[in-house]
Amino acid sequence: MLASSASKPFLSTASLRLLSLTRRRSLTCSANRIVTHPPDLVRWVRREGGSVHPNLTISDDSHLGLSVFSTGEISAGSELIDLPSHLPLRWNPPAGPTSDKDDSVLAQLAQQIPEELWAMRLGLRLLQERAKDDSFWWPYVTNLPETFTVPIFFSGEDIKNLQYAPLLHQVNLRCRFLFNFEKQVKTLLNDSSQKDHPFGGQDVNSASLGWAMSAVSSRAFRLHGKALPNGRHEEEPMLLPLIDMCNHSFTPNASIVQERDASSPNMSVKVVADEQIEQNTPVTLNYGCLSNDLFLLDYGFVVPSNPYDRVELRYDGTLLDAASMAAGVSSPNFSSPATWQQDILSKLNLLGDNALLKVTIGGSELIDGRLLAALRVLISSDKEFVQKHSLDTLMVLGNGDPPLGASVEAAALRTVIALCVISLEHFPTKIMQDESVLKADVSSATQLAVQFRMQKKLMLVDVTRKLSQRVKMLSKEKSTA
Ligand SMILES: C[S@@+](CC[C@H](N)C(=O)[O-])C[C@H]1O[C@@H](n2cnc3c(N)ncnc32)[C@H](O)[C@@H]1O
Repeated sequence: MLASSASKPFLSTASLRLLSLTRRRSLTCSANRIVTHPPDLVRWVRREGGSVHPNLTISDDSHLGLSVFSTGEISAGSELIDLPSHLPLRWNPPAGPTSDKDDSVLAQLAQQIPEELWAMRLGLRLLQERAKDDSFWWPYVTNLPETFTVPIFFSGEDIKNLQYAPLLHQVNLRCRFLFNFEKQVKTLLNDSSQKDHPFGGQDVNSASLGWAMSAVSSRAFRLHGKALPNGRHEEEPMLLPLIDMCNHSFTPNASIVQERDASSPNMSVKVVADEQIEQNTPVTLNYGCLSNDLFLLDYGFVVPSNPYDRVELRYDGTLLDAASMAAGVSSPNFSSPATWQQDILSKLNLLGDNALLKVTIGGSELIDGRLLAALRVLISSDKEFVQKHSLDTLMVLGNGDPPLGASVEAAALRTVIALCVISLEHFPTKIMQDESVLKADVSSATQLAVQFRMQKKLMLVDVTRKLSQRVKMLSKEKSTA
């Protein structure tokens, strides 16, 4: 029985008081968009000096929302959309017709936003444009979705339905930030005169702030910003009208090309076809090699069989002892490593005051390099032999001979397989139960939450299968040696 708190692979959810913005949706209305009229958006881009390929249109792509589609064949290398520098919506617009007179209140608000919630900063600019009747970006703003499927808007029950503590934790952090930020915004706005009010006197609350943050996290692209003295560029998030109607694919048919950095008045942002695009095909971009945690948190969707999905675990000697015992590894000593093993654990940053204990299973590498190295080192008792290997070698699960020999490798992999089994058991429901929920008539938020947890479990099953194959190969090699 592996149910003691020390053997729980994820952070406990029991102490989390679940927060959600679900009751605060004052901004939502029954229509999906504020006003949907994509042709206006295309006309606006052309009128402002941009270009849109004549064989492109925007239409509904069922569950993906709106999408850019080809109405005829488009050859590889063609420019599909070209935005001049004044069309992207940015925190710091270049001086010109779209720059604002005085944004000091907005700047003060932005200072309260932690770096990792950069989407909220640009979200403030978006809210500002949304509040103006005469916004330059009105054709863009009116075509934005009115609601988002990110989990901060899930009900408490659907947040629980995610069944995965690291994501619950992130959702909670975001909700808590939004509730606190609402208070800070209100205090600052109460103290500013009507003429300095950045939102034209309109009320701003956690739901409208959440709308703006989600609009940005699900649509902004991080492009080259200002050039830095070291020759690199700052990353600058920008909302790219029309370009942000392209949906995501890991095998996209187009990509974004930025000509000149964002400080140049001649910057332009283009979408270029990477291959020939047939008629009636969606134009897709790769949003990034992201886990489903980030896809759901920032974009409100889950990618089935996502090759970049991972499960987060806490590196914990007691958990590893339990896993290796379950895997039949003899005399595991993960919780009481020898001094030379402790030295290596410190170098892997898995031991010590500032140790980083978060490790992952999944992704293309299957096992987090630091976890794999720790397992190999702790299972081996041959100090001299281990010390002949560099950490880099110990961290890689290659296809060649395992660095510390077949039996250490098999024991390490069997321990990871047991970790996968423990993690699977830690989910309150089984894959089959999730499948039957998905077949029932449930809300789209429940669907998303259940898809998310089911994909995590399927990923663990897949890693287990791949590692079991490796263990089989290792025992075949041992028996023929
Ligand atoms: C940049 S916008 C793309 C345009 C969007 N479909 C619309 O209606 O405005 C990103 C959003 O599109 C949807 N989306 C994009 N790619 C998707 C995919 N591969 N699967 C599911 N939803 C996707 C998600 O709602 C995501 O937040």
